[in-house]
Amino acid sequence: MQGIFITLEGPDGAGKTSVIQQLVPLLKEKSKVEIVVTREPGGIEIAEKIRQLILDPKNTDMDIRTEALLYAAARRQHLIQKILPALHQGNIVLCDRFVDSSLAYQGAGRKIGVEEVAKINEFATQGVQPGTTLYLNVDSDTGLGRIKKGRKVAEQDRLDIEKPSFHKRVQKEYLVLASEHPERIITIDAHVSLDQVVQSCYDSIIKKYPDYFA
Ligand SMILES: Nc1ncnc2c1ncn2[C@@H]1O[C@H](COP(=O)(O)OP(=O)(O)OP(=O)(O)O)[C@@H](O)[C@H]1O
Ligand SMILES: Cc1cn([C@H]2C[C@H](O)[C@@H](COP(=O)(O)O)O2)c(=O)[nH]c1=O
Repeated sequence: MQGIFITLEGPDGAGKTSVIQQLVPLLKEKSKVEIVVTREPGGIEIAEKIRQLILDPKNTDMDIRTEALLYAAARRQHLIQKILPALHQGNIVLCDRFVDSSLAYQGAGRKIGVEEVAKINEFATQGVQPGTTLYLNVDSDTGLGRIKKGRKVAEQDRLDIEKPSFHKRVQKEYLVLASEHPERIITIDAHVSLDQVVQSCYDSIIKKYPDYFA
């Protein structure tokens, strides 16, 4: 059996981390194969180091194209070292963020342009794409409100503290991506309770990949 590559996407504070924590034990109960949980930027040592560099709020003078390239570099290493080997072993890979994040945050949020950012990511991934993306849709004010409530200012990263208009462009681009790729991106309403969001993600995965679950 071939592996399956599933990503979770959404604006900051959509609830991806919380969903993954509850969803993975539920999936593991039923899964016939191993489930590998990982995240971007990060997931392996080199990419976690790049993550620290990108997200450090002290790096205020990082150029926006440098930022885009660092995300793509972290992605390349993570793909080669962790995602592809796990898929080749037939596992389910559940990854918190992938290329769509770069399109939304660097392409639209930073205004580099989605096509420009897509090009460097094509170079980084050589066309590898998730089979399914669960997009947790939350309006950016709700997401930012959750982060402000749940995290101390010192815990907020360089992207969290961007202006509301930046986060609005990010959410808008995610909606465009979801409308352009309905075969891959499943939009989940993330304004509802965490339990409801987890249930929707669970149902979507089981429905799309019944052969992988008992
Ligand atoms: N459905 C929900 N309703 C209300 N609060 C939620 C919901 N989901 C998550 N939260 C809360 O919102 C905050 C952010 O959640 P979480 O860290 O899971 O989001 P995230 O998408 O991983 O954010 P980021 O991308 O910024 O890391 C946490 O305090 C979490 O408890
Ligand atoms: C992969 C990726 C991420 N980002 C942004 C999105 C978030 O603000 C941070 C990552 O933090 P999280 O707690 O894991 O959500 O980085 C981005 O701008 N571009 C990307 O490609």
